[in-house]
Amino acid sequence: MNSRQPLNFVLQDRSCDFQASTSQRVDMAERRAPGPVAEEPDFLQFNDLACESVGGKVVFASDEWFAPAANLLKREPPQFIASAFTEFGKWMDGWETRRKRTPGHDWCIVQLGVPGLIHGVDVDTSFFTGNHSPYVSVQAGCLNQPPDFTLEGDRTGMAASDSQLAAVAKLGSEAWPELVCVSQLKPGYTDCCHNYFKVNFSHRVTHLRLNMYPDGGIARLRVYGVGLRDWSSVASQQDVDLVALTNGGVCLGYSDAHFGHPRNMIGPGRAVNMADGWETARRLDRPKQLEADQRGILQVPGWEWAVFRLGHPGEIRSIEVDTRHFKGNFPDCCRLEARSLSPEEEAACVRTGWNSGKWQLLLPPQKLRPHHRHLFESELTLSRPVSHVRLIISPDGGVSRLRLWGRATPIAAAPANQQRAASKL
Ligand SMILES: NC(=O)NC(NC(N)=O)C(=O)[O-]
Repeated sequence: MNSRQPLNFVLQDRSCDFQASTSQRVDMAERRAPGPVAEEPDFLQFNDLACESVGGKVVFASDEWFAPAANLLKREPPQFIASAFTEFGKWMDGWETRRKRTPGHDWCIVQLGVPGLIHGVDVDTSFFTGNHSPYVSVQAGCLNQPPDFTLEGDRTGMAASDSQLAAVAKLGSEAWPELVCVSQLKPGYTDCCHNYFKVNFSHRVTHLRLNMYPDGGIARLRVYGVGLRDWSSVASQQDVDLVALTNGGVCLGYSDAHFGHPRNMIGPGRAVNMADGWETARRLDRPKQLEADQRGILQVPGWEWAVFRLGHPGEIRSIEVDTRHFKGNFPDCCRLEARSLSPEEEAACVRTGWNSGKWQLLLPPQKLRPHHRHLFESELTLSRPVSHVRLIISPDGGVSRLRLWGRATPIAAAPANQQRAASKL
C-alpha cells in the first residue's frame, strides 16, 4: 500500500437489490462469469469480515486432504515452502482438496467473524499452479442462529464425516443466494493470483458457502465489507466503542498508508505488532518542521489523517489512542475532529477526497508517547452526537489502536444512512 494521493474510492450502491437466481446450480460451460475485475477495485478499502483475526472460522469443509480450509482465513499473506511435504502430499498454505474421481464438487462454509454488508471478495490462488481450483462460486447465508458445529484442529487429510454432512444439510446452503456466480479463477502466479469479484447484495450476511468446481486449491478468501451490529441489544446507557470494526466502524479515506492501513486501528484487542496498526511513511518535509509550542507540540504544516464512519452515530465520551509497538516512530501529537454527515454528504466527501467541509474539534492536540496507551476524557471538547471522525497525526508515524467510547444515539435521531443500515437487521 503506498498512497500519497487523496484517496478516492467510491462507496457502492447499497440500495440495489440482489437479482441473481438463488437456487439453480449452474452449468459451468454455460455460465462463466465475464472474469475477475482486472484492476485493484475500490472495495479493497473495506474491512475483511471473514479473517480469523476478527473471529472468522470455517464450520464445514467437504474435503481437506492436502491442506485445511481454515488456512483460507489466515491474516498473513500466503507463503510457499518448496521443501515442505506432509504424509498427504505437498504442504500448501491454503485449502486444497484431493483430485475428484467421482461426480460432485468441493465446498466449505465460512462463518464471518463480523456479520455485515459485503461489497466484494478476493479469491486468492497464490502458489496454486497446476492444482488451483479452476472455477468457484460464492453463496450467502443470512442465519439468525449460528450452526451448532464447527471444525477444530489440523484437519489435513480429512474428509467430511457422515454426521458432519447430516448436520450441515440442515442449513440448506445449496439454496443460499449467489453472491458470485460460477466464475473462472486465474492460477496463483504472483502477478495474477488475486481474483476480485464485486458483490451487490443488500442484506446482512452471516455465513458464506464457497464452492470450488470440481476440486483443487485456494490460498485465501478475503471478504470485504462493513459490519452491521444489531444495536437493539445495546442498552442506551451502555458505553461502546463506536468505531470498532466489530461494531460497524469503517475507514473511508486517508492521506497515507505506506506501512499499514488505518483500518487496522479499529481491529479487536491490542495490536500484535507494528503491521497490525496504521503507519505512514516518513514525511520528507519534516526537517523544516521542528518548531514546538510551550506544550512541546510541534507546530508543523504537515500531518497525516484518516477518516472513519462510526458503526452507529453517538456522543463520544472518552478516547483511547494506543501507540503500542511504535517506539522510534510514534507521532509527535494527535488531534481528533468530528461531524455528522448524511449518506449524500458522505458520498460527496469520498468523491472529493475529504478535502472540504466543516469538522469540529473533538480532541485538541495532545502530545503522544512511545508504546503507550493514551486515555482522554476531560480533554474532549464536543458533547453532541456525531457520525464521522478524523484522526490527525503530526507530523507522521504509527498508531496501533483508536477507540471511541460513547453512547449510541437512538436510531430516530440518527442520520439516514445509519437508519437504513439498522433497518436491514
Ligand atoms: N504437487 C502437487 O501439488 N500435487 C498435488 N497437490 C499437493 N498438495 O500435493 C495435486 O496435484 O493436487
